[in-house]
Amino acid sequence: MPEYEYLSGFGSHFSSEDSRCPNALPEGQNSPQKCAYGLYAEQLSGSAFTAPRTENVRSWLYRVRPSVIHQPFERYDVAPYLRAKWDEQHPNPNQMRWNPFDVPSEKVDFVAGLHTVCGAGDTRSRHGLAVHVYLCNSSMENQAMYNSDGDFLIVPQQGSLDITTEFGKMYVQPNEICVIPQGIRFSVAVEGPTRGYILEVYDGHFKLPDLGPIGANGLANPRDFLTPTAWFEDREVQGFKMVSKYQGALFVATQNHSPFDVVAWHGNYVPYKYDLAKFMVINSVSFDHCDPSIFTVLTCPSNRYGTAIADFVIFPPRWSVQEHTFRPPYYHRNCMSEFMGLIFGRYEAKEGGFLPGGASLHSMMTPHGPDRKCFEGASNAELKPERIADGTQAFMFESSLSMAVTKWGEETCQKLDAKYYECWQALEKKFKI
Ligand SMILES: O=C(O)Cc1cc(O)ccc1O
Ligand SMILES: [Fe+2]
Repeated sequence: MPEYEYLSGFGSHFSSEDSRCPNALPEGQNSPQKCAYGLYAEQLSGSAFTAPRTENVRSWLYRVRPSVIHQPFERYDVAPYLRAKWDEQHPNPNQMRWNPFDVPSEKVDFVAGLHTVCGAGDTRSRHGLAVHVYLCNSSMENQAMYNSDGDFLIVPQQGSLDITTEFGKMYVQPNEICVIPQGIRFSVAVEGPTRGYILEVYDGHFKLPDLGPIGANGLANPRDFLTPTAWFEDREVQGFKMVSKYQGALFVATQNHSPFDVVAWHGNYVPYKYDLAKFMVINSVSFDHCDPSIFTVLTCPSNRYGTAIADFVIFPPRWSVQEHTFRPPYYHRNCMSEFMGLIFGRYEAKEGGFLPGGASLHSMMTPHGPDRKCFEGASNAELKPERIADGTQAFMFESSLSMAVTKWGEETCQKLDAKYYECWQALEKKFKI
């Protein structure tokens, strides 16, 4: 495992220089007439120039060449199942569950391995989200990508991601996540079969949720978020491919140098990773089942107060101690869409069928909850303090938008479990007067 150095903090104003070039960062200003070492200054804006301070994010990059030195973009149709349009299938409100998605045996890299499962909204008006899975087995060589449409929250499930970004390198293993905000260039190296999930949001950036009465500490603590430190290569290479996802389609522009030539940078618009094992779990210690919002790691808020474009929620290992309580998730119908995945282990509400590397989608107002086995077990269990979900990490992308499933998700992948609905059919009537 590579031992990269990171900067700790969420939303901080960081500064970083590659140690090979001390004092590369200008002091006291952003745009000196001439930068140290003959570097070019370039600003990367992640918010409107005029956004209020609480929302204003940008970074200054000091690089060997400005990003603008590239050939024109051309269409690059390497990912046939990447989508940003949501009308290719008839709407389907059914509970859906997918068996683990297959990693192909032929050579596929992270970009070509992007498959869209569901989503809503529109990249052009910058409102909405997409849920993708990546299924790949080879590294991006002399190739980088950036997403013009929004931010990627990446959840590795199988195989680690060795990610080179303009800000430096980060190594992301299963049970860690990373966020690559809009526009930041990155290249993914993998070893062997590699699979994971991506939550893409078009509206804005991920934030830590407010804590309200919880107080100043808890859930995902800011200092556990890690941002890369500056690393550069001054590498001339014929035909380096710069891939842009733009308005949902892929484009490529060639250039004759590596884009990872940022010698120093400063700012608050950065990629970062987070280890889910660091999440401080808060839950009921008296009775009843709390809503899963207590497990929110990151949220992308909408303009509607308290309502997210998407929350990233986990179901981490924890003690369960509630008295006179049905402890698993309750039966429910929700005005939000719930996409779930499983990194490892098994999920508390389902005794079988929901497997690592698979997924489920419970759409708006579609009823769901524990399967029969789980209901019977939990209704009769002795309510002693119990570790739940040890060796498990399930997660949910919960959205206030009504998501549509792609043709790949509903048909082509051939992973949809047509018998999912059966897991509830044997729930017995127990009513007695
Ligand atoms: O549907 C699910 O399994 C996710 C979920 C978990 C929970 O503890 C409460 C509500 C909820 O939607
Ligand atoms: Fe749910």
